[in-house]
Amino acid sequence: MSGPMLQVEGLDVQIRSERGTAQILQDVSFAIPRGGTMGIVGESGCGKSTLLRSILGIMPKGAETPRGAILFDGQDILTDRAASARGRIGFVPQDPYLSLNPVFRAGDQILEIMRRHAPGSRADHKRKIVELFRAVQLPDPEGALRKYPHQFSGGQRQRLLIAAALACDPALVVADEPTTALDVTTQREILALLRRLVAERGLSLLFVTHDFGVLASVCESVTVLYAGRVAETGPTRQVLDDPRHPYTRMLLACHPDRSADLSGIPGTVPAATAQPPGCRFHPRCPIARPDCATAPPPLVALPGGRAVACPHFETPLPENALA
Ligand SMILES: Nc1ncnc2c1ncn2[C@@H]1O[C@H](COP(=O)(O)OP(=O)(O)OP(=O)(O)O)[C@@H](O)[C@H]1O
Repeated sequence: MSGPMLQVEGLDVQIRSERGTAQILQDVSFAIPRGGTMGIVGESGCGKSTLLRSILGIMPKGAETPRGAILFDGQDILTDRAASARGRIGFVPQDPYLSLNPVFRAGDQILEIMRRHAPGSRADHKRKIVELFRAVQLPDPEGALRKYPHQFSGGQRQRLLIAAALACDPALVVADEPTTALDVTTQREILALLRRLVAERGLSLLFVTHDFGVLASVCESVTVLYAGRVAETGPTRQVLDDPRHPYTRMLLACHPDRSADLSGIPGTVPAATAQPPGCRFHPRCPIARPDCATAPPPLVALPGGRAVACPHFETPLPENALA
């Protein structure tokens, strides 16, 4: 089969809550080629986790049926989470401390996933787990099967979770800020491991991060989300070197790696129950014009595989754009 490994098309997600209907994602589209790596960036509350949950088919209570399409290997898993998709999307969660059940042995937790989604006997599965533990460089792979989560360090637990994500031979791995809870050295090791496994196994990767350094080291392309809409998308290097959307430009300008002072984008991400009309960034945008408040700007393709949802992207930002 050819075509992208994952194609998200016009995805809308709404959740009903006591405070009204939250419009979490609106018209989100992007594609990850086979073997491609895509990062999702955006401030807290922009909808990154909801996007991952939609792909994994684990919507929260109150969620309306999402609109649009999520094509995994050509199949719309939004309308038909076919058996063929189960287990073929591996998930690496954010927090290795919270993501393992403390009362079950490491091996048993992964065996349970394999029992539900992978062919083969229990003995086959055990052999495969030991191989995976070796691949993620856990010390004493055989012994690790019988250990409980508290007997591993944070970095080792993240290796365990990567092994779990690979247990059913996924074609796509979805990772939600998998190194945020780790110290800098361990973070580097885990990122190097992920990069190697993705390359060796020809996996596609969707990687949520708020860290542009991590993004640059892992992802070939990036989609920038703002308040549930795509602000900009394109090859990572080009977006980082020459951001177009005012949101991306400001986000990069105030990133700790690039700026010594503690300035930030004035204002906050709007609540999902109170999205502004037009461009959702316009209330915080220093180059907004009256037309920005009327209709949401479409994502317009630019040369080099890039696209931006701002008709004024060529307007320079004022010197004092950051607060
Ligand atoms: N179950 C829910 N009910 C109502 N609103 C929700 C629900 N889950 C998320 N939201 C809202 O949707 C928006 C996006 O949340 P989401 O967790 O997807 O963002 P995020 O970019 O992953 O944030 P973070 O980086 O902090 O994890 C936020 O405004 C959040 O308050």
